[in-house]
Amino acid sequence: MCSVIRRVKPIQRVAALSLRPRGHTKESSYAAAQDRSSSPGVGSFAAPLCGNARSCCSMVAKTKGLLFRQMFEGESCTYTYLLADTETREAIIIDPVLETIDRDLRLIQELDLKLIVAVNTHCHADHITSSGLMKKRLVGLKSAISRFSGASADIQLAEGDKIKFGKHYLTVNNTPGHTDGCTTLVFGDQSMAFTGDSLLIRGCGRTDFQQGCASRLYESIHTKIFTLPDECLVYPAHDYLGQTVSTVGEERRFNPRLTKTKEEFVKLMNNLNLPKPKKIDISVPANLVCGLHEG
Ligand SMILES: N[C@@H](CCC(=O)N[C@@H](CSS)C(=O)NCC(=O)O)C(=O)O
Repeated sequence: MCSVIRRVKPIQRVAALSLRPRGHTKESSYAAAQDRSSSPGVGSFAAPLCGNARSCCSMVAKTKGLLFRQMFEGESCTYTYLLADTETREAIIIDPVLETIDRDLRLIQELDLKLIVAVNTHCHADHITSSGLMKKRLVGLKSAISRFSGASADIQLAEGDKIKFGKHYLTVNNTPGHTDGCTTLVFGDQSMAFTGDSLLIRGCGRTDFQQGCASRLYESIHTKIFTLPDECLVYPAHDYLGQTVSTVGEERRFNPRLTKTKEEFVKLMNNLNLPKPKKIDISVPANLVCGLHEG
């Protein structure tokens, strides 16, 4: 079992911050929400996100000694999460996006954090990760991804591994189905789960490319996520409707896809007929090398 051992005060310097955060654009979020609300099995009652995503957050983690931030990238509708120990200042980042690297590094610098791990929940198809570029800018930073993802990274994660930062940690749960290398990262006390694209709010990751398998995804969610406590907060990698957080109990009761039988779920997922993510042909090869594809 691998574990990310606490390192002694790594010296980090944020290099060349150009401070040009990309905003959440009305056009991109609306188009994405349109994609999503036209998907069978996904509730279409919620209004698409057209304003400030930060104003929508109604539930947040409140663990003592934990700094927690949910950040949004508007073009791919991706959530990036920053977690840190408020005493040691050790931090990890989950699913960082290339377009928002300057925003993220600026925050890390302003909050005086020592970023020790950049972890991707899987090899994303819709955007390029910033984990490789972050490693070039931050001394001591390590990248991490599931060993089943086929992607290169400093830390090849396996089931049960613990990613430690100060006195906190995330446990790696393999939740394949959207891709082979999908993981759900569960905070130590099971108060939060970062579900990547496995479980979305009232939805789930598609299963029509990158080793996708609907029956595997159904099993993963039911055995690895729906077995967590009802109150466990669910933080997904994407949302196309402005939703920011859910709970395991809520998803178990109200998720329109996962409340179906396995047979119904498989049929539904195999007939979604969604358009391919616009950036899939550049994102997948780039993310197999931590986002540093030169081609
Ligand atoms: N419009 C987006 C892609 C939207 C999409 O396919 N999202 C994925 C997760 S990113 S690979 C997904 O699994 N969606 C599930 C669903 O039911 O919509 C783009 O072009 O990038």
